Amino acid sequence: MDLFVVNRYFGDDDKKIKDSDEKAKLAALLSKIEERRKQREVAQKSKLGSESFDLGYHVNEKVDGTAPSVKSDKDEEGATNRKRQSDTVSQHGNANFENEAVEASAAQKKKKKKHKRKWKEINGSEGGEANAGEKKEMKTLEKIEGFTVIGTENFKKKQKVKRVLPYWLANPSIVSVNLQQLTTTVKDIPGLDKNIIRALKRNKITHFFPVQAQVIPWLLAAYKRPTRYWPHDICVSAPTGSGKTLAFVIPIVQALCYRFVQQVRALVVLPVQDLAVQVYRVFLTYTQHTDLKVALVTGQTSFHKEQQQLVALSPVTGYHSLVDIVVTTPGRLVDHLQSTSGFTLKHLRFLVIDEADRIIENIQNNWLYHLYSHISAGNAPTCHPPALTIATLESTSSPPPQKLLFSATLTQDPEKLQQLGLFQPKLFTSVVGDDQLENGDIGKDEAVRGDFVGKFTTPAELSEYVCLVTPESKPLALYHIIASNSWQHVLVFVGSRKDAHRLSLLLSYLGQKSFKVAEISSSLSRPAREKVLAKFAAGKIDVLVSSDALARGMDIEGVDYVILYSAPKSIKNYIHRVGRTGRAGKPGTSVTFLQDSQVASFNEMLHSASKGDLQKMDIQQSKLEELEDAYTLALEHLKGHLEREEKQQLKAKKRRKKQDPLIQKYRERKRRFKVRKLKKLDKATTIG
Ligand SMILES: Nc1ncnc2c1ncn2[C@@H]1O[C@H](COP(=O)(O)OP(=O)(O)OP(=O)(O)O)[C@@H](O)[C@H]1O
Repeated sequence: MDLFVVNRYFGDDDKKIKDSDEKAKLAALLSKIEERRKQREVAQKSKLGSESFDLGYHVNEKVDGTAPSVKSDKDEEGATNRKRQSDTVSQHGNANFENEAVEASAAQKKKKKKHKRKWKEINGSEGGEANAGEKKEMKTLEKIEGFTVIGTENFKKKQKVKRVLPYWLANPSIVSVNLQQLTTTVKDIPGLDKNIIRALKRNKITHFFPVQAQVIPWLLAAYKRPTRYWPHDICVSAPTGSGKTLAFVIPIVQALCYRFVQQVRALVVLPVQDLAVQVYRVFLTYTQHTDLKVALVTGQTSFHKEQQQLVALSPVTGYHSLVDIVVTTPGRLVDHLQSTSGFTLKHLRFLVIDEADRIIENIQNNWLYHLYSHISAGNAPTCHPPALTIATLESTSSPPPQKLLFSATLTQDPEKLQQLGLFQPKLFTSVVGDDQLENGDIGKDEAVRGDFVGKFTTPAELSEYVCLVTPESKPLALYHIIASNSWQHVLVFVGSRKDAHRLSLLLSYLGQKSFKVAEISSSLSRPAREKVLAKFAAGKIDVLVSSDALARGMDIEGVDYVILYSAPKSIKNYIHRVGRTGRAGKPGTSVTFLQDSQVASFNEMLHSASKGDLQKMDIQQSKLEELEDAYTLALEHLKGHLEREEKQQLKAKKRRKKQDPLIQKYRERKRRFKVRKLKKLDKATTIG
C-alpha cells in the first residue's frame, strides 16, 4: 500500500501544495481524494448497470424505464463480485483505471443508444410500447452486441461442398438395371467363337444382360488393340444377380481361345472357396469345347496335387504351365506364388477381382503385394506405360494385366481403389430409378455427376419388406409367415452358425407337417453344403436356414423368398443377403425382421445408400397367440435335442481322446513309470 502512496503522481498542482504548510496540503489532498471517490462511485454505478445488462444477469429493466425486477441469488453474487472488483480498483486509487471506467461507461451508453436506435428501426415505435417478445428480441440483440458469440454473429449457412471425384469416377458408363427388356442378342456381339455361342444356347441364354452387353464388347475391343497401348482397367458395380460373372467369363474365354502356347493368362481371385468353385464351374461350361484349361486352386485338394495341376517339369524345356485360367482365393494364391517352382504369372493378361470390395477391405496375407511383385518384379502396384519411343514401339514386352473389378457393392472410394494401382480405370455402374442416367454415358449435367457414388442398387424385380417383431415372438412370426403363405424356397439368414442350428431345429419341430427345414453354414463340410444346396434346388427342402456363409455372391437356384431373421450388420450385408433372390430378372421377395429399437438405424442405413423406407408387413398378434402351445412344445423338444447333442459330443470327445496316439503314448509312459516304481519298492522291502 505504501508503495502506491509513494509512487503516486498527482500532477503539477501538487508541486505548489508541497510548498505551503502541512495542514493545507493535507486538506487539499483529502478533498481531492473525496472528489475522486465520488467520481469513481458514479462511474462504477453506470458501469455496473450496463455490464449486468450485457451479461443478462439481473437487470430486467423495462424498456419504458421503470424499476428493475427481482434479482436472483446468482445476480446478487455477480453484483458482489463486481463490487469487490471496484473496491480493489478504489484501493489502488489508480487514475488510469478511473478514466478507463468513465470511458467504458460512456461507450456502453453509446452502445445502448445504438441498440435503441436499432430497435426503433426494427419496430418503428418507441421502446415503451414494446411487447414481451420484442423486449426479449432486443435483449438478445444487446447480448450479441455486448458479447461476440463466436460463430453466431456473422453466421451464414455454408454451402455444401460437392465431392470432387477423379474424372473416371465422375463420368461412368451407366448400366441399366432393366432385365425385362433385353435388346442385345447373343449374335449382336460380333466375333464370338461358335463354341461360346453354342454354350450360351445350351444354357438358354439368347440375350445378354445390360452389364454383359456393355462390358463384353468393351473388353474384346481393348484386347484387340496393339500391346503398346496398355488396356484401361475396369470397375463394374451392378446389382446382385445381374450377370456379372458372364461379363468377365465370356471375354476372357473369347480372348484366349486362339492362343498357341499354354501360359497362365487369366487369374480370377475370389474371397472364399465356395465362390471360387461357383466361378470355376462357369469357366468349365464355357471352355468345354476349347483347348483352354482351367484350374481351381483353393485348398480343396492337397497342395501337392494343386502344384501338379499347375506346372510340369520337362527335362528339355524346363517348367511349363499346364493351365490358361486359374481361379483362386488370396491365401492359396500366395502359397503357390511362394512355394510352387515354375508357377509364373509373367504372361498374365487378365486379373479379375470378384467381390472386389470385400477383397479390398480384407486384404489377406498381403496377397496384392506378393502378386504385384511377382508380376513385375517389385514395380507394382502403381504402373505407367513407358514413354512412346522407337525402342518401346519395337519392344515385344507385354503390358501389365488388365484389372477387372466386380461387385454389387463396389467401393467407389478413390483412396481404397488406389491400393490396386488401377491404370486409367473405367467405371461401369448402375443407378436405380434415375431414368435420365440409364443407358449410355452420363450426361453433362453437373448436378447428377457423382451422385451415384456410394449408392448401391438392388434388383428391380425384388420386393422388399420389413416386419416388426419382438425377440420373444420372432420364431413364431417366422413360422407364421412361412406357413400361412405356404412359402417354399425360403432362405432365412441368421447371425451365426449356432443360431442357424438352433433355429432350423426349432422350425422343423414347429413346422413338422407343413414344411421341410435344413441348415447350412461353415460348420458343415463343403460336400455336405453342396448336398444341402442340391436338395434345396430340387425342392426337397422348403426352408434353408443359413449363416452369412451364403450371403455374398452365391447363385442358389430357385430362391423365391429371403427372410433376414437377424438384422443386417451393414448396408452391404443387407444388399448381398436380399440379393439371393430376385436374380436374373426373376421376381423375389425379402422380409427383414426388426425390433422397434432397430428401425431408426436400419432406415438411416437405407438412406445412406439412397434407398427409401421399406413397406411394412403386418402380422396379427392374435394369430401368434394361437400358436403359443405349439411353440412351447417345440421349445421343449429343442431343449431335449440340444441336451442329447451335448452328451453325444462329450462322448465323441472322450473317444477321440482315447484314440489320440499322443495321449496313448503318454498313458503308456505313465504306466511303465508306475510299474518301475512298484518294482523298486518291492526290492527294498525284500532286502529289508
Ligand atoms: N444373359 C443371361 N440370360 C439369362 N440368365 C443369365 C444371363 N446372364 C447370367 N444369367 C444367370 O443369372 C444368374 C446370376 O448371375 P451371376 O451369378 O453372374 O450374378 P452376379 O451379378 O454375379 O450376382 P452377385 O452380385 O450376387 O454375385 C446366374 O444364374 C446366371 O446363370
